[in-house]
Amino acid sequence: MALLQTQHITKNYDNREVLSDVNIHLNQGELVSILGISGIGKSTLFNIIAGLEAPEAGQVLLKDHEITNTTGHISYMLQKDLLLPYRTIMGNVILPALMQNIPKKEAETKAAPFFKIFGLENTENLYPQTLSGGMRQRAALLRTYMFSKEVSLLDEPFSALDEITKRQVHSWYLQLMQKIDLSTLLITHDVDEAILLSDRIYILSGTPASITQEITIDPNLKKQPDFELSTDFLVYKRKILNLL
Ligand SMILES: Nc1ncnc2c1ncn2[C@@H]1O[C@H](COP(=O)(O)OP(=O)(O)OP(=O)(O)O)[C@@H](O)[C@H]1O
Repeated sequence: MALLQTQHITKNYDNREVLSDVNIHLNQGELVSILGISGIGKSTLFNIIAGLEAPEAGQVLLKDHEITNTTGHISYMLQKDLLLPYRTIMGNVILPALMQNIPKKEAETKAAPFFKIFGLENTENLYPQTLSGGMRQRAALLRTYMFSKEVSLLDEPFSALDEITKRQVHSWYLQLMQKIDLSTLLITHDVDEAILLSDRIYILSGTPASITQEITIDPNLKKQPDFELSTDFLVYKRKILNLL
């Protein structure tokens, strides 16, 4: 059973079909990327999965239960989801819990053990501006994770980071996923990032857009230390660039 799946999702804007019969799935512990050119409908698909927008047709299922048009099941982080500067890191991380009417003390107790796991120990009482970009990103990811631990939808989460920090956050995120059995759907424009991070990649293309290709990245190749510099990596990259 897939953890999350969309079945035959169709979406129109102003009588124009933007998404047509989109079927994707995410298994427990997987990281799956959605790659597509700008304006193809990636964010629209995420908004539908998160229950923020209604599809014309189709269903979203979480562990075989229909969650179409309902919010609160899946955590969703947008690129512009910045930490609030006037709240401490703990204050930011527990925000989703407070919005779900969980008492502050209880939310803090629930969040506390995850600070170490997310590499944020001793930052609880600090303010975001005193942290590095990579640490702020990890805090935003922890806040997203605290909202719902089942599935994280991440819309270009790493694009604002400089190249070196991005690489560090990538390898940290892959280790984190294994440690806490995280399942992630990722939107990215960055083909290299998709190949490095993903178990599978869906290509969203066409007018209206649908899933035109699914690419599985060989897990054994991914584990190799110089995968990013290898011929195997370039073969994936060439294939994907030809499909976009
Ligand atoms: N609320 C809306 N009303 C009308 N059209 C919309 C609305 N939201 C998105 N669109 C249109 O739907 C299409 C898909 O937009 P969407 O934002 O999902 O694409 P995207 O792949 O996420 O783009 P980007 O990579 O640039 O963020 C675009 O043509 C966009 O203009």
